[in-house]
Amino acid sequence: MPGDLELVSEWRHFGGWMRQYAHESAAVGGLKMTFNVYLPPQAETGPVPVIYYLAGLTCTGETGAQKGHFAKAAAQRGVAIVYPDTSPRGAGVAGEDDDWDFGTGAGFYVDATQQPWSKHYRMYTYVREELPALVTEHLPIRKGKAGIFGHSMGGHGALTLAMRNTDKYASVSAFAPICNPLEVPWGVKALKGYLGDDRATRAEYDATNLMLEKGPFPSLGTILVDQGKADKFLDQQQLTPHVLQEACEKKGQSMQLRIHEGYDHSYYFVSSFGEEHINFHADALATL
Ligand SMILES: N[C@@H](CCC(=O)N[C@@H](CSC=O)C(=O)NCC(=O)O)C(=O)O
Repeated sequence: MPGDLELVSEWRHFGGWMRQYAHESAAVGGLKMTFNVYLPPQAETGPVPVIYYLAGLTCTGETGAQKGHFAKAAAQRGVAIVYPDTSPRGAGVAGEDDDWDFGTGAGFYVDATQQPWSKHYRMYTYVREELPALVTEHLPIRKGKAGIFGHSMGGHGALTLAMRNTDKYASVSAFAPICNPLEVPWGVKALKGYLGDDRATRAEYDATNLMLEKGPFPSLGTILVDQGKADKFLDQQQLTPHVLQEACEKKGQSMQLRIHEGYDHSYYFVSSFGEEHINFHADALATL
């Protein structure tokens, strides 16, 4: 049975509501979690389809809600957007606030297996199970398959959650995702820290590996990825979208990789293509 939601704040937005809720989370070991949700005007007359947006390193549930500019399209299409946090907060793990790319704000959407992270750093289960159960129980959000998208670390989360749970997600897209965390500096640090040295365990959270080992995933349709060409993290080999594209080609998975001249990694990039991502998911959810 899902727990209760505490309304923290609400703002009228494009005829609907942006709300922020807090709740006690069993998934992350009893800590308080906060998320944002956009409910379009159509939610006043009945349950609407939902898209989950996973944010990147250093972000919270507020980041995509405030800077993604997704709500206008969501209101037009009658879809809700749920914005989870990017990690547990206040877990009390020694060193969790030392680095911006590991620990607080950097949960990587995995269920940690390593001490001292494994009690609280369980964002995979939080996003996959607990949060959907809560929002469909308490809010006018349709049960059944959802869409999922994200940015950078959140793009990695969206891709891996969708590929591992095709019964739960109908569509997936990403902005500048970390496509091959097994092999890139951010991913090596985080996955080894949370999951240890066993490569097979870490590989379960690697989109490129999942595509090669378990793909294709025809029920997901086309995987949409937008990437800015002037993104400094692309140059630093943190994102490697072409590696995922090659894996998709090898396995016969439809993927649309769009490289955008001049765009960087920021929310100026994300928000420039946000409407297209909302329409992409709304189209998929409308067929269910
Ligand atoms: N502090 C870092 C930069 C952190 C950063 O750019 N975070 C991105 C996500 S990166 C991958 O997950 C982000 O979305 N930031 C929030 C924002 O509002 O832009 C550094 O020193 O480079």
